[in-house]
Amino acid sequence: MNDPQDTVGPPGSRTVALSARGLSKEFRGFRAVKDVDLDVVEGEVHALVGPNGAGKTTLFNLLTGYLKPTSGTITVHGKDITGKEPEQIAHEGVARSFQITSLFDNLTPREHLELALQGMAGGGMRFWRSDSLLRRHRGRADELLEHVGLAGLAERPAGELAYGQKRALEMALVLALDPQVMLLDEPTAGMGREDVDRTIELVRQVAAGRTVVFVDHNMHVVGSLADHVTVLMSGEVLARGTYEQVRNDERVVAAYLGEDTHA
Ligand SMILES: Nc1ncnc2c1ncn2[C@@H]1O[C@H](COP(=O)(O)OP(=O)(O)OP(=O)(O)O)[C@@H](O)[C@H]1O
Repeated sequence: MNDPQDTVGPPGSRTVALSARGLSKEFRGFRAVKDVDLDVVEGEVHALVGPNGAGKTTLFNLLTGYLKPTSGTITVHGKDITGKEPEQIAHEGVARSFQITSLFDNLTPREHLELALQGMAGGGMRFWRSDSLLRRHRGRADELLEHVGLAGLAERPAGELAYGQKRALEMALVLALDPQVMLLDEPTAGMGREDVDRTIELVRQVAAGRTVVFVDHNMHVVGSLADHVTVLMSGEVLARGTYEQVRNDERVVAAYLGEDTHA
C-alpha cells in the first residue's frame, strides 16, 4: 500500500511512478512508437487511448518489458528499468494483466491463484503441483476471488467460465502480484454493458492505493475511470490531459472521426 504521506508530497509536487522519455520502437524500419514522453503520477488512473494502430499495445509492451525499445528510457519511481525482462520489472512493482489465452481451461480459478501465489512466494511457476504447498495459499486465493466477484466459482474449471468471469480472473491474477503499478490491457474489451459497469467498479476498487494504467477503446470507461489521459496517434503523443480536456481537443476529435468508440 502507498503511504499517503509519500504520495501526496508538498503542495504542487507530483511523485511520478512510471515514466518514459523519448521512447521509440521500430519494427523493421517501421516506427510504431515515436519519441513518446509519458509521466504516470503515483496513485492516479491513467488511460492510454488512440485509434486502431496508434501504438498503444506496443507502448504497453515496452513499459512492461515484453518488447525492448529501439531508443529512449523507462523509469519506475526514478529507477531505470529500460531493457529489463518482464520478471525484473514485475519485481520493481509493475505488473500487467495476463491475457485470457494464458488461462488453463482445466484448472479452477482457485488453482490459478494458488499457482500464481506460489510463484510469488519463490521457486517460480511450477508445472507440477504439490497440493500441500498450494493449500498454504488458499486463504489469500479465496480473498482475491471474493474481491473480483468469483467466490462462488472457485472450483469451476476456467474453461467453463463466461467471458466476463475470465476477465475478472485475469484481474485477480494481477492483484495476486500486489503491484504498485498495475497495467490493464483493454479490461472491458468484448464485454456487454453489465460486465463493463462491473469492471469499472472493480478497477475503481483495485486502484485504491495503487497506480493504474489502462488501454481501452470504450470512452465511457475512460471517462468514468481516468484521472489523466494520453492520446496516441501514429505512434506519437497527440494530446494529454484530463478526459474533459482531451475529448474537446480538436486534434483528438479529428483523429477519432469514423472510429467506433462506444461512447
Ligand atoms: N511485431 C510487429 N511487427 C511489425 N509491425 C508491428 C508489430 N506490432 C505492431 N506493429 C505495427 O505497429 C503499429 C501499432 O500497433 P499497436 O498494436 O501498438 O497499435 P494499437 O494502438 O494497440 O492498436 P489497436 O487499438 O488496434 O490494438 C501498427 O501499425 C502495427 O501494425
